[in-house]
Amino acid sequence: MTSIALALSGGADSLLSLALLKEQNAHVFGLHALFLPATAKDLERISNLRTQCRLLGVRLETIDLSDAFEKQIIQPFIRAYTQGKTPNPCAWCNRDMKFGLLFEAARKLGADQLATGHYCRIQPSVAGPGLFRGLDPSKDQSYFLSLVGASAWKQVLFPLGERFKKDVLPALKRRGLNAASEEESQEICFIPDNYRSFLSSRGILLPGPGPVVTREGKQIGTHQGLWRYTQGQRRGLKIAYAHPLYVIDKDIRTNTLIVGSRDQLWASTCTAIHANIMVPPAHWPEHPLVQTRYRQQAGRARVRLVGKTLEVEFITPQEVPTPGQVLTVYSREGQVLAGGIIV
Ligand SMILES: Nc1ncnc2c1ncn2[C@@H]1O[C@H](COP(=O)(O)OP(=O)(O)OP(=O)(O)O)[C@@H](O)[C@H]1O
Repeated sequence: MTSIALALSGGADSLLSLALLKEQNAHVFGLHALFLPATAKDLERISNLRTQCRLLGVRLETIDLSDAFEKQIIQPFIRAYTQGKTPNPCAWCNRDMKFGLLFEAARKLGADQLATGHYCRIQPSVAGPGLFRGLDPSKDQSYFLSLVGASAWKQVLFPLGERFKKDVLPALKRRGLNAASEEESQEICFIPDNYRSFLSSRGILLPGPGPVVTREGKQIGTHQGLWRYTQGQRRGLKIAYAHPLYVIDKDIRTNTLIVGSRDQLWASTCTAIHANIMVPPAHWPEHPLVQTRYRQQAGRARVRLVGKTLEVEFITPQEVPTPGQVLTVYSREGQVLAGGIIV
């Protein structure tokens, strides 16, 4: 009988996923990973997970991945961030931790398949089982999974792929189950408050105020530290000007923030490196859909794969992409064709 490891976070989505698999009579066990050194709160969460697993009649395994998480996720994040990029550590974590080391640990514990509470679907495709968007558009997480190697999808299950987030808590309640944390997970799990206090806790002091200049090179104000701003941002600039100002770019070397008008915010091309190909380009439509941030409507584009680089030309210009973020290429049916890192 196929054995399934369900990656349990302590949150509502993965707990409901476990219950759903159990109700289908799957041979399933829970697997919880510590990504950060354990605190009293973590021990409380694990104790709650034990109770929930007992109620469901499944075993719970725990593994400590905190050393690997520190080396492979947190330290590269700090390096990229101090180089002025806006990295996407959740996408790396999915690739290297959840569908990497966690999956490996699950196999060692006897699992043939890994299930998670992500809002994504696995569907048959020309390239074998493929990754598709989750049906709930407000929760679809396929963007964050686009760096995971395509071979994973043969052995992965997403029990919530066809469900809607709003139904999750009522569904748990009906079953008499309680997640330790019913809140949405915070944006980046290892940054509890803000980037600056996280980095200063690591002995890194980010540069302070510096000049704000227009695209044309005119200095029009002072910023409060580049780390506070991301491309496309409008709020918080606190500069009175003839027209609304948006963050266009950051120059880390000179500690300068470059701003401009809304029409200077659009880009017609974008390049992404370290391409992860899920479907060979020969099977891509002429104009696939490209997404360069999580909360963004994907736009039609021409995409060329040159070596391991994705060269994108948007049919209609898109908001300036942010270096370090993920670029995901989709088919019209919502299948992830490729992912890469924006440069
Ligand atoms: N510490 C962990 N140990 C094992 N699996 C985890 C852990 N954290 C997250 N996961 C898995 O990754 C999925 C997506 O995680 P994410 O942090 O995006 O949480 P989420 O969408 O709020 O889901 P949940 O409500 O289950 O926490 C989870 O549903 C779970 O399957």
